Amino acid sequence: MVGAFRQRQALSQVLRITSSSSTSLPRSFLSRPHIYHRLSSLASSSLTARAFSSLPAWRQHAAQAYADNPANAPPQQFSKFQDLADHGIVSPKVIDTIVNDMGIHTMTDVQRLTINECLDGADVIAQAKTGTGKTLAFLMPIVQRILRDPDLETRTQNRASADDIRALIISPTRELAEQIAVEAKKIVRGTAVKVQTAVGGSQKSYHLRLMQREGCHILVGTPGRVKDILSDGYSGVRLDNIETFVLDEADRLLDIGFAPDIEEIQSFMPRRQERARQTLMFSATVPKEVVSLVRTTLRPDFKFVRTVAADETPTHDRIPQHVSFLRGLENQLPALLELAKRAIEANKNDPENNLPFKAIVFFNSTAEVALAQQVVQNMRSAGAEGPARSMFARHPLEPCAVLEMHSKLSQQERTRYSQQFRNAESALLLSSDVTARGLDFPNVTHVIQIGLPRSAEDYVHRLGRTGRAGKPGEGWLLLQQDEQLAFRRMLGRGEFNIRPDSSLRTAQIDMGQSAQLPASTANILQMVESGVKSTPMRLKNQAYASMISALGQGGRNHQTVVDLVNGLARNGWGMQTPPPVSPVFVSRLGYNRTRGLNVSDQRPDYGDDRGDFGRGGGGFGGRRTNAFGGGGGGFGGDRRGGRDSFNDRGPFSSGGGDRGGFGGGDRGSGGFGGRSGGDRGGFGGDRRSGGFGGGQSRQSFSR
Ligand SMILES: Nc1ncnc2c1ncn2[C@@H]1O[C@H](COP(=O)(O)OP(=O)(O)OP(=O)(O)O)[C@@H](O)[C@H]1O
Repeated sequence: MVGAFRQRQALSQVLRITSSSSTSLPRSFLSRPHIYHRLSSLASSSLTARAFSSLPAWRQHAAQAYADNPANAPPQQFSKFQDLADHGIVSPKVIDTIVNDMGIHTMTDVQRLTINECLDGADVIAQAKTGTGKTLAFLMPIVQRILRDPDLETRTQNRASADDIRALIISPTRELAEQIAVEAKKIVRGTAVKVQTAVGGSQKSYHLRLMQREGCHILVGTPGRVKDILSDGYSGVRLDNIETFVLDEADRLLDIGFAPDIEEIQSFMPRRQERARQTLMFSATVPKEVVSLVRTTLRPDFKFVRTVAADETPTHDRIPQHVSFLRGLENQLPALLELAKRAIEANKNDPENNLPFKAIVFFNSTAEVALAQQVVQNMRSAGAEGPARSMFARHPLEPCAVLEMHSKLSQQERTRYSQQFRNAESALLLSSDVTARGLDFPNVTHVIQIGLPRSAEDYVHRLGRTGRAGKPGEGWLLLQQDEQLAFRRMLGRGEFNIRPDSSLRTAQIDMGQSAQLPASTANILQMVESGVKSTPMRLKNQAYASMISALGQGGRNHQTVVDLVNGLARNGWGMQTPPPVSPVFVSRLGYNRTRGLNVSDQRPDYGDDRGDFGRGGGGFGGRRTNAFGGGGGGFGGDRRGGRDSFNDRGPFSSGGGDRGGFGGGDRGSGGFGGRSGGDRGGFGGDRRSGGFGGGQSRQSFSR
């Protein structure tokens, strides 16, 4: 064992010496023949002879073939995976799986440039755009390194144990760790290499038992759970034999949130002086600060492989990116729905040229995701009456499934929704940043980011969920008007190509004013309203508080934040008074002197926990006469209070004549700001009364 270890070390030294004499630029497979040359020409020295004999037989043959006849030299540049097997660089078993089972033939740039370095045993940090195959770029050399142990190349070997881990791969999220493990298991098919996972949220004891029973050569996990297992002296999981340590999404793992766990995990590895270890770091973004951190983790002669030039855009040129500035927070869901409907229609009308709509929508807080999911899920088609308006009515986005993903879900839910989204042809995944990095959902056509992301790096990773592996896609940013400057600072620099887009009609509608709208736009507003109405008050209150914290972090002053969220509560949720916030919350965030908050230390009674529309609340917009909508109407709200807030009020119906404008129709004088409806009815009138939102309508939210 010790002998084999020394042999490997010797080989690695030989390769290292040669490698360190290369230029600082990453060497491509152009330089691959040098390895053969090294292997063959050094065959006379005892050191090299030992190293050479530690190679698997197929690799020895390749080297020998080149030594015997230089005409057998590998081609100048390898771009096909098959070449790696044909020239004895990677096990034919592994290549067979990649080429024949996975259908992957040609290497991407990052694969071409890093596989060489990684196989050499170098420490590598690699930056390449999203969806360019970085996972395979680190998995293949890891597996190849493990297969140097001839016992593991065939299935016959049966001595796997939990203390024989050769490679540890860390990823920041559970889903990504699971995804990497699935890919690793594919690659090791037909060998004796065992892959296991250790992720938070799952049953620790179950995974431990699996590791103890089946053994483990490649462990893929999240920082907290891996640290936990290693700290458990009884787990039997040990890193004494570790050869490769991988940080996927390295910049995220090295940031303040994860760095202490990563450091602790490293403390369970043998010291480098005792056992050579290769460290690999991969990400689509490697900010400057990270490069200096990396220097403390990698060996001094590490290779920095970049397939993105410093002045090049870190996103894909072929993916169009749009930014749309919205009038208020209450315009977010209508704008999102407009985008979704437009794409669904495009696919229906021209399926040849438009893929089924499959989108991930990113919000900046979990509470916003939970609220949006309920609203979108509860939406019903505009204009549907009677049974069609029941909960069993067709969803207006059909056949698009609506799913959510965030850290407050149980692990089973996360796994289920993630799987459903993966398998769906058309779906809308409303998500927090848990899906922002690494996840490889197939055929995502749109990434929609609501609110400015926390950093340019986050923007790049979120956008990277579409347009993967050469596929088409598009990106949208839905921002508030007051985010223009922050947007320009973060993403308006030359390397990003995000175009202002004013094609969304719902983006600029003033929800607090009556207006005449085209039928399609009114339909969208009506759909959103139907969803808002049947969404629990609790979710709105949570989202309200959560947005105060999130919006305040973007450098806005407190009054602007409160004005924005109150606009949403008033014009989007039809509330007469803003949701209550506790004095502790207010003082913790420093909002004591901000006007417009409804500070209350009473826990709200949510009653049936239905929408505020059913509690005598108003509706969606309408001109208000006082600060919080007291005398105004609303958007199809129920003025009878508390009961079924859906019945026969006809909010947002289109087709209003000049009496009622939109929403008027046969409903007397209601309507959305028709020519004369402006001062008589409002948006979505009731047959028996003036409707909501009319300028001087005397119907108010409350009874
Ligand atoms: N050489 C290749 N040719 C075609 N497809 C490939 C190739 N290598 C990998 N893929 C496929 O490309 C997709 C994206 O790969 P992967 O998830 O590894 O990207 P990534 O670069 O790690 O992205 P991210 O930066 O988002 O983590 C996967 O479906 C993978 O199977």
